[in-house]
Amino acid sequence: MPAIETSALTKRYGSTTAVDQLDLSVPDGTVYGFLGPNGAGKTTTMRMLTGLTTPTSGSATVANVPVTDRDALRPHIGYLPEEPPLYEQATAYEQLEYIAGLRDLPEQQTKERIDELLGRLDLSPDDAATRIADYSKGMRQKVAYIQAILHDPDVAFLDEPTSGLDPRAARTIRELIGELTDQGTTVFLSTHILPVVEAVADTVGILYDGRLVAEDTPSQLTQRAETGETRTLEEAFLEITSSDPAADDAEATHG
Ligand SMILES: Nc1ncnc2c1ncn2[C@@H]1O[C@H](COP(=O)(O)OP(=O)(O)OP(=O)(O)O)[C@@H](O)[C@H]1O
Repeated sequence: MPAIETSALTKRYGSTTAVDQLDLSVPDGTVYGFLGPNGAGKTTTMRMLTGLTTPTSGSATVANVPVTDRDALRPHIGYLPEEPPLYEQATAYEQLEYIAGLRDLPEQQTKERIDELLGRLDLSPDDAATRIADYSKGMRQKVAYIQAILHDPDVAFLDEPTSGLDPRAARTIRELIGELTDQGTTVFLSTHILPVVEAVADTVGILYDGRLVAEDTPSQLTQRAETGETRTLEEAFLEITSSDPAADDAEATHG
């Protein structure tokens, strides 16, 4: 069974169709790079797949659990949203211990994992003992990332995981994503930073106006079908999202 499977997944807000009949099938242990212009429906898709918002129609399973069954879904998934919820008054360590407690993680093992991840992301013991209110944007992002993957989820949903991070930390996150998939975790990654996608994604899907308009491996997407020439993922993205694909279809049909 795929780690993520959706069938005609749709979300409407009034007259806006944020996600339109989305069909996805993401194999276990792979990285799916989920791209699209601002307002394309990426966050809405991730909110449906993490049980935070209910689909208007269609269906989806994550780790074989229907996304409408939020309680059953929770232990299987980790979510790093665009604006991660952190307790300003807690220290980073308290925040992570609190999240571990909510998830019933074994104490000693979790402590070791928190220490290891803080170290990997260059947060010193002094930093870990500092209140989050006094953290920089990048330091918050690091804690939010650790919080999302601390329980070794089957599927990790990462929205702009390298946002605000310095180059060293961004590289560590890319390495950590590789390690997650080595352990069998599936990563659903949404970002506008295309080199990150090129470096880590097995498959790239491009959402445009709520619809999936392209899906392929990064190397296929960057290959021009007609000439065999290579283009960057940025060029491919800009070409694919430069006009209304429905209009292109109509043009192709009507000559
Ligand atoms: N709670 C909501 N109420 C009404 N409309 C919404 C709501 N959430 C999202 N939308 C609309 O749905 C569409 C998709 O938004 P979404 O946030 O999913 O896009 P996105 O691809 O994540 O964009 P970005 O790259 O800017 O984060 C937009 O037209 C947005 O205005």
